Amino acid sequence: MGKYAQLVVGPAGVGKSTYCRRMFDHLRDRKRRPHIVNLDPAVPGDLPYESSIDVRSLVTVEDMMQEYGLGPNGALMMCLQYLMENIAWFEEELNDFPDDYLIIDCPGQIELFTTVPFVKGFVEMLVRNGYHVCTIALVDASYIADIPRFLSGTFVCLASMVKLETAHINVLSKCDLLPGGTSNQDLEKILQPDGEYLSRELDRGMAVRRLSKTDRFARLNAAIGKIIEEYSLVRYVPLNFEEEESVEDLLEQIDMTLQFGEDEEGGREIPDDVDPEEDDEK
Ligand SMILES: Nc1nc2c(ncn2[C@@H]2O[C@H](COP(=O)(O)OP(=O)(O)OP(=O)(O)O)[C@@H](O)[C@H]2O)c(=O)[nH]1
Ligand SMILES: [Mg+2]
Repeated sequence: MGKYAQLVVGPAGVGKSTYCRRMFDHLRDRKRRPHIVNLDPAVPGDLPYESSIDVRSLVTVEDMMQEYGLGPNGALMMCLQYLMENIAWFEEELNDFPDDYLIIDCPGQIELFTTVPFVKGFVEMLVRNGYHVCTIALVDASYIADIPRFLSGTFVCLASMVKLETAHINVLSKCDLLPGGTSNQDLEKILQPDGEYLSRELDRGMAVRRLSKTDRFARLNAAIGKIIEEYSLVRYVPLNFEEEESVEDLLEQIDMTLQFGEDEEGGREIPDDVDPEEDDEK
Protein backbone atom coordinates (compact mmCIF):
# COMPACT_ATOMS: atom_id res chain seq x y z
CA MET A 1 0.00 0.00 0.00
CA GLY A 2 1.20 3.51 -0.72
CA LYS A 3 1.68 6.07 2.00
CA TYR A 4 1.70 9.74 1.13
CA ALA A 5 2.49 12.94 2.97
CA GLN A 6 2.26 16.61 2.10
CA LEU A 7 4.62 18.62 4.30
CA VAL A 8 3.21 22.15 4.41
CA VAL A 9 5.83 24.84 5.11
CA GLY A 10 6.19 28.61 4.76
CA PRO A 11 6.64 31.80 6.77
CA ALA A 12 4.24 32.78 9.58
CA GLY A 13 0.73 33.71 8.48
CA VAL A 14 1.16 32.57 4.89
CA GLY A 15 -1.88 30.29 5.12
CA LYS A 16 -0.44 26.88 6.09
CA SER A 17 -3.19 25.85 8.53
CA THR A 18 -5.91 27.12 6.19
CA TYR A 19 -4.29 25.15 3.35
CA CYS A 20 -4.30 21.97 5.49
CA ARG A 21 -7.99 22.35 6.30
CA ARG A 22 -9.04 23.16 2.73
CA MET A 23 -6.85 20.44 1.19
CA PHE A 24 -8.29 17.97 3.72
CA ASP A 25 -11.85 18.86 2.60
CA HIS A 26 -10.85 18.60 -1.04
CA LEU A 27 -9.26 15.18 -0.60
CA ARG A 28 -12.29 13.98 1.35
CA ASP A 29 -14.53 15.15 -1.50
CA ARG A 30 -12.31 13.12 -3.81
CA LYS A 31 -13.03 10.09 -1.57
CA ARG A 32 -9.54 9.82 -0.15
CA ARG A 33 -8.61 9.31 3.49
CA PRO A 34 -6.56 12.32 4.59
CA HIS A 35 -5.34 12.99 8.11
CA ILE A 36 -4.01 16.30 9.36
CA VAL A 37 -0.94 16.34 11.59
CA ASN A 38 -0.21 19.43 13.67
CA LEU A 39 3.55 19.73 14.08
CA ASP A 40 3.46 23.17 15.70
CA PRO A 41 3.81 22.93 19.50
CA ALA A 42 3.26 26.71 19.81
CA VAL A 43 -0.38 26.84 18.70
CA PRO A 44 -2.48 28.20 21.57
CA GLY A 45 -6.00 26.80 22.03
CA ASP A 46 -8.01 25.05 19.35
CA LEU A 47 -6.68 24.15 15.93
CA PRO A 48 -8.66 25.35 12.90
CA TYR A 49 -9.16 21.69 11.89
CA GLU A 50 -9.57 18.28 13.44
CA SER A 51 -6.10 16.76 13.76
CA SER A 52 -5.32 13.05 13.77
CA ILE A 53 -1.91 13.59 15.37
CA ASP A 54 -1.12 16.68 17.44
CA VAL A 55 2.45 17.20 18.65
CA ARG A 56 1.02 19.14 21.59
CA SER A 57 -0.04 15.82 23.10
CA LEU A 58 3.70 15.17 23.55
CA VAL A 59 5.04 18.64 24.31
CA THR A 60 4.07 22.32 24.13
CA VAL A 61 6.04 25.54 23.88
CA GLU A 62 4.41 26.69 27.10
CA ASP A 63 5.75 23.59 28.94
CA MET A 64 9.28 24.30 27.74
CA MET A 65 9.09 28.01 28.55
CA GLN A 66 8.05 27.20 32.11
CA GLU A 67 10.44 24.33 32.64
CA TYR A 68 13.58 25.95 31.22
CA GLY A 69 12.77 29.67 31.53
CA LEU A 70 13.13 30.07 27.74
CA GLY A 71 11.55 32.60 25.37
CA PRO A 72 9.05 31.36 22.75
CA ASN A 73 11.58 30.77 19.94
CA GLY A 74 14.10 28.92 22.11
CA ALA A 75 11.23 26.88 23.59
CA LEU A 76 10.02 25.94 20.08
CA MET A 77 13.47 24.67 19.13
CA MET A 78 13.61 22.73 22.41
CA CYS A 79 10.19 21.19 21.70
CA LEU A 80 11.26 20.00 18.28
CA GLN A 81 14.48 18.58 19.66
CA TYR A 82 12.37 16.78 22.26
CA LEU A 83 10.11 15.42 19.52
CA MET A 84 13.11 14.08 17.61
CA GLU A 85 14.44 12.41 20.77
CA ASN A 86 11.01 10.84 21.24
CA ILE A 87 10.26 10.15 17.60
CA ALA A 88 9.11 6.64 18.60
CA TRP A 89 6.03 8.36 20.05
CA PHE A 90 5.24 9.83 16.64
CA GLU A 91 5.93 6.54 14.85
CA GLU A 92 3.54 4.82 17.22
CA GLU A 93 0.85 7.40 16.45
CA LEU A 94 1.48 6.80 12.74
CA ASN A 95 0.68 3.14 13.21
CA ASP A 96 -2.96 4.10 13.56
CA PHE A 97 -2.91 5.24 9.93
CA PRO A 98 -1.13 2.43 8.10
CA ASP A 99 -2.03 3.38 4.53
CA ASP A 100 -3.35 6.90 4.70
CA TYR A 101 -2.58 10.33 3.39
CA LEU A 102 -1.02 12.83 5.79
CA ILE A 103 -1.19 16.62 5.52
CA ILE A 104 1.42 17.99 7.90
CA ASP A 105 1.09 21.54 9.24
CA CYS A 106 4.58 22.81 10.14
CA PRO A 107 5.66 25.74 12.32
CA GLY A 108 6.59 28.89 10.35
CA GLN A 109 10.16 29.47 11.59
CA ILE A 110 12.86 29.43 8.89
CA GLU A 111 15.36 28.16 11.48
CA LEU A 112 13.68 24.78 11.14
CA PHE A 113 15.40 24.38 7.78
CA THR A 114 18.55 26.41 8.31
CA THR A 115 20.08 26.25 11.77
CA VAL A 116 18.53 23.06 13.15
CA PRO A 117 18.18 19.81 11.24
CA PHE A 118 14.72 19.10 12.68
CA VAL A 119 12.54 18.96 9.56
CA LYS A 120 15.16 17.02 7.63
CA GLY A 121 15.27 14.40 10.41
CA PHE A 122 11.49 14.30 10.46
CA VAL A 123 11.31 13.72 6.69
CA GLU A 124 13.88 10.92 6.99
CA MET A 125 11.64 9.27 9.61
CA LEU A 126 8.65 9.47 7.24
CA VAL A 127 10.65 7.96 4.38
CA ARG A 128 11.88 5.20 6.71
CA ASN A 129 8.22 4.46 7.42
CA GLY A 130 7.46 4.10 3.71
CA TYR A 131 5.98 7.55 2.97
CA HIS A 132 6.27 9.37 -0.34
CA VAL A 133 6.80 12.97 0.78
CA CYS A 134 6.11 16.18 -1.12
CA THR A 135 6.95 19.54 0.44
CA ILE A 136 4.36 22.24 -0.25
CA ALA A 137 6.08 25.61 0.27
CA LEU A 138 3.64 28.51 0.49
CA VAL A 139 4.35 32.14 -0.39
CA ASP A 140 1.63 34.74 0.17
CA ALA A 141 0.39 36.31 -3.11
CA SER A 142 0.33 39.73 -1.43
CA TYR A 143 4.15 39.61 -1.38
CA ILE A 144 4.24 40.20 -5.12
CA ALA A 145 3.37 43.86 -4.57
CA ASP A 146 6.69 44.13 -2.72
CA ILE A 147 9.42 42.37 -4.68
CA PRO A 148 12.12 42.34 -1.95
CA ARG A 149 9.55 40.63 0.30
CA PHE A 150 8.58 38.22 -2.47
CA LEU A 151 12.25 37.37 -2.95
CA SER A 152 12.71 36.71 0.74
CA GLY A 153 9.76 34.26 0.47
CA THR A 154 11.41 32.77 -2.62
CA PHE A 155 14.65 32.23 -0.71
CA VAL A 156 12.72 30.49 2.08
CA CYS A 157 11.32 28.12 -0.59
CA LEU A 158 14.82 27.63 -1.92
CA ALA A 159 16.20 26.88 1.55
CA SER A 160 13.53 24.22 2.10
CA MET A 161 14.16 22.73 -1.37
CA VAL A 162 17.89 22.49 -0.77
CA LYS A 163 17.70 21.33 2.84
CA LEU A 164 14.84 18.84 2.65
CA GLU A 165 15.64 17.21 -0.71
CA THR A 166 12.06 15.95 -1.07
CA ALA A 167 9.78 16.33 -4.07
CA HIS A 168 8.72 19.96 -3.91
CA ILE A 169 5.96 22.29 -5.07
CA ASN A 170 5.96 26.04 -4.43
CA VAL A 171 2.50 27.52 -4.10
CA LEU A 172 1.42 31.16 -4.37
CA SER A 173 -1.27 31.17 -1.68
CA LYS A 174 -4.24 33.53 -1.16
CA CYS A 175 -4.56 34.32 -4.89
CA ASP A 176 -8.20 35.31 -4.18
CA LEU A 177 -6.70 38.45 -2.59
CA LEU A 178 -4.78 39.57 -5.69
CA PRO A 179 -5.94 43.02 -6.82
CA GLY A 180 -8.49 42.88 -9.65
CA GLY A 181 -6.11 44.67 -12.04
CA THR A 182 -3.38 42.00 -11.81
CA SER A 183 -2.84 40.87 -15.41
CA ASN A 184 -1.83 37.35 -16.39
CA GLN A 185 1.34 38.88 -17.77
CA ASP A 186 2.20 40.39 -14.37
CA LEU A 187 1.42 37.12 -12.66
CA GLU A 188 3.49 35.13 -15.15
CA LYS A 189 6.59 37.16 -14.21
CA ILE A 190 6.15 35.84 -10.71
CA LEU A 191 5.02 32.27 -11.34
CA GLN A 192 8.05 31.68 -13.55
CA PRO A 193 10.25 34.40 -12.15
CA ASP A 194 11.65 36.80 -14.76
CA GLY A 195 15.19 37.68 -13.63
CA GLU A 196 15.38 41.07 -15.31
CA TYR A 197 12.06 42.14 -13.86
CA LEU A 198 13.11 41.02 -10.37
CA SER A 199 16.47 42.82 -10.46
CA ARG A 200 14.85 45.99 -11.89
CA GLU A 201 12.31 45.96 -9.06
CA LEU A 202 15.09 45.40 -6.51
CA ASP A 203 16.98 48.41 -7.99
CA ARG A 204 13.82 50.47 -7.82
CA GLY A 205 13.41 49.63 -4.14
CA MET A 206 16.88 51.10 -3.60
CA ALA A 207 16.31 54.15 -5.82
CA VAL A 208 17.36 56.44 -3.02
CA ARG A 209 20.89 55.22 -3.61
CA ARG A 210 20.62 56.16 -7.33
CA LEU A 211 22.18 52.93 -8.48
CA SER A 212 24.52 53.01 -11.45
CA LYS A 213 25.02 49.81 -13.44
CA THR A 214 28.42 49.34 -11.81
CA ASP A 215 27.26 49.91 -8.25
CA ARG A 216 27.91 46.74 -6.28
CA PHE A 217 24.27 46.60 -5.12
CA ALA A 218 23.07 46.90 -8.73
CA ARG A 219 25.40 44.05 -9.66
CA LEU A 220 24.16 42.02 -6.71
CA ASN A 221 20.51 42.60 -7.72
CA ALA A 222 21.31 41.59 -11.31
CA ALA A 223 23.06 38.44 -10.06
CA ILE A 224 20.08 37.49 -7.84
CA GLY A 225 17.64 37.90 -10.75
CA LYS A 226 19.92 35.90 -13.05
CA ILE A 227 20.38 33.03 -10.62
CA ILE A 228 16.64 32.68 -9.99
CA GLU A 229 15.82 32.77 -13.71
CA GLU A 230 18.71 30.90 -15.29
CA TYR A 231 18.69 27.99 -12.92
CA SER A 232 14.86 27.84 -12.95
CA LEU A 233 15.20 27.34 -9.24
CA VAL A 234 11.78 28.44 -8.11
CA ARG A 235 8.44 28.28 -9.89
CA TYR A 236 5.03 28.76 -8.35
CA VAL A 237 1.63 27.18 -8.74
CA PRO A 238 -1.12 29.77 -8.06
CA LEU A 239 -3.78 28.70 -5.58
CA ASN A 240 -7.19 30.27 -5.17
CA PHE A 241 -9.44 28.32 -2.80
CA GLU A 242 -12.45 30.18 -4.20
CA GLU A 243 -11.95 28.34 -7.50
CA GLU A 244 -12.40 24.58 -7.50
CA GLU A 245 -10.36 24.27 -10.69
CA SER A 246 -7.37 25.95 -9.05
CA VAL A 247 -7.38 23.46 -6.14
CA GLU A 248 -7.86 20.55 -8.55
CA ASP A 249 -4.94 21.72 -10.77
CA LEU A 250 -2.68 21.87 -7.74
CA LEU A 251 -3.79 18.43 -6.54
CA GLU A 252 -3.03 17.00 -9.98
CA GLN A 253 0.51 18.34 -9.75
CA ILE A 254 0.90 16.98 -6.23
CA ASP A 255 -0.41 13.56 -7.35
CA MET A 256 2.10 13.50 -10.17
CA THR A 257 4.92 14.51 -7.87
CA LEU A 258 3.96 11.94 -5.24
CA GLN A 259 3.26 9.30 -7.91
CA PHE A 260 -0.05 8.88 -6.13
CA GLY A 261 -1.74 5.53 -6.61
CA GLU A 262 1.14 3.95 -8.49
CA ASP A 263 2.02 1.61 -5.62
CA GLU A 264 -1.20 -0.30 -5.89
CA GLU A 265 -3.71 -1.27 -8.48
CA GLY A 266 -6.48 1.21 -9.13
CA GLY A 267 -5.16 3.97 -6.85
CA ARG A 268 -6.43 4.57 -3.36
CA GLU A 269 -9.71 6.36 -3.71
CA ILE A 270 -12.56 5.02 -1.59
CA PRO A 271 -15.27 3.23 -3.58
CA ASP A 272 -18.46 5.27 -4.15
CA ASP A 273 -20.60 3.15 -1.82
CA VAL A 274 -18.34 3.76 1.20
CA ASP A 275 -18.85 6.77 3.46
CA PRO A 276 -15.31 7.92 4.45
CA GLU A 277 -16.54 9.09 7.89
CA GLU A 278 -18.03 5.69 8.71
CA ASP A 279 -15.13 3.87 7.14
CA ASP A 280 -12.66 5.71 9.44
CA GLU A 281 -14.58 4.66 12.51
CA LYS A 282 -14.07 0.98 11.72
N1 LIG B 1 -8.44 35.41 1.65
C1 LIG B 1 -7.69 34.41 2.08
N2 LIG B 1 -7.25 34.41 3.35
C2 LIG B 1 -6.50 33.37 3.76
C3 LIG B 1 -6.17 32.27 2.90
N3 LIG B 1 -5.41 31.42 3.59
C4 LIG B 1 -5.28 31.93 4.83
N4 LIG B 1 -5.92 33.11 4.95
C5 LIG B 1 -5.99 33.97 6.14
O1 LIG B 1 -4.66 34.32 6.52
C6 LIG B 1 -4.52 34.28 7.93
C7 LIG B 1 -3.40 33.32 8.33
O2 LIG B 1 -3.77 32.03 7.91
P1 LIG B 1 -3.23 30.72 8.63
O3 LIG B 1 -3.75 29.57 7.87
O4 LIG B 1 -3.48 30.75 10.08
O5 LIG B 1 -1.66 30.90 8.38
P2 LIG B 1 -0.46 30.01 8.95
O6 LIG B 1 0.60 29.99 7.91
O7 LIG B 1 -0.97 28.71 9.44
O8 LIG B 1 0.01 30.91 10.20
P3 LIG B 1 1.01 30.45 11.38
O9 LIG B 1 0.62 29.07 11.82
O10 LIG B 1 0.77 31.49 12.42
O11 LIG B 1 2.40 30.51 10.80
C8 LIG B 1 -5.87 33.88 8.50
O12 LIG B 1 -6.56 35.06 8.85
C9 LIG B 1 -6.56 33.19 7.33
O13 LIG B 1 -7.97 33.32 7.37
C10 LIG B 1 -6.66 32.31 1.55
O14 LIG B 1 -6.43 31.41 0.71
N5 LIG B 1 -7.41 33.41 1.20
MG1 LIG C 1 -0.85 27.76 11.34
